[in-house]
Amino acid sequence: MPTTRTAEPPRAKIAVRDLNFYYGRFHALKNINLDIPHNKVTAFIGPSGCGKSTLLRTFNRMFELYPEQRAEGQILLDGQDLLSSRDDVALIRAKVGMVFQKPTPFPMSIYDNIAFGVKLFENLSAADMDERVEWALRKAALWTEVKDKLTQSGASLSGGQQQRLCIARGIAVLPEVLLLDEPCSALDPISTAKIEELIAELKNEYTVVIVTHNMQQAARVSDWTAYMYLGDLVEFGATEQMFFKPQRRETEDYITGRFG
Ligand SMILES: Nc1ncnc2c1ncn2[C@@H]1O[C@H](COP(=O)(O)OP(=O)(O)OP(=O)(O)O)[C@@H](O)[C@H]1O
Repeated sequence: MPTTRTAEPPRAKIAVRDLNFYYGRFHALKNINLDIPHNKVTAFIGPSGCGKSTLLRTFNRMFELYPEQRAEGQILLDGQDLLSSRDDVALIRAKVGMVFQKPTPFPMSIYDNIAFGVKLFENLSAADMDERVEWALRKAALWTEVKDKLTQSGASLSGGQQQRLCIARGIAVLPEVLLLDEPCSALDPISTAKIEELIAELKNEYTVVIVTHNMQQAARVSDWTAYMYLGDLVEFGATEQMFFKPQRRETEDYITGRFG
């Protein structure tokens, strides 16, 4: 299905070209072409099973962990194809970080949850590491809540705090892109509001891509929106345009709740 585009985004951080994705013989993404704008928030929306998470996971080659999963086409990060790259996948994941739906703190202290990933890529002095940990926790709006208990287990935090810890862990390695797969679905409204504020702040420095089922959330946090259906990218455009003046009937039906 040809994608309807209401505007061309400014500069692409990630350019997806003729991307097809297969789970075994199941064709989950069909010829996707999409430019993810640099230092903006892009939301993927669409009914359950349309391929949002699948598309998000191709951006850091998460699928490689599963031998029956296969991607064809190109995913260009600043012009370099991630799919054919020979770079160690760990290096790609340092550039393209991911936060999952369910908070997944490592079974270690709050401090080490942040320091662990940083140590894989940088050799910081103890003082510099302290500074990096504080910086990441401040960015994730968690510092004041945890600064006196950094040695406690990450698992001792509330769900919303754990999710902010995972975001802090994600940004601590200084990625260029942050992928968020329904990051608020397990959170209460107050924690959700904090994460949304955080996303708004992060986009000044990072390219953020978020999968969400929550239309209000997509409208609030994103600059660009992609509507997907059954593995196709149906419509892509500036969020305001997508929500107030979608070009395709299918998009309008989904956004106004007549479908899905
Ligand atoms: N590991 C897998 N093996 C086989 N098929 C899969 C696998 N994961 C996903 N799929 C299929 O691929 C399609 C896209 O799934 P995906 O999880 O990307 O959808 P989604 O839009 O993120 O859905 P949701 O909103 O429910 O999370 C669905 O038909 C799903 O059943």
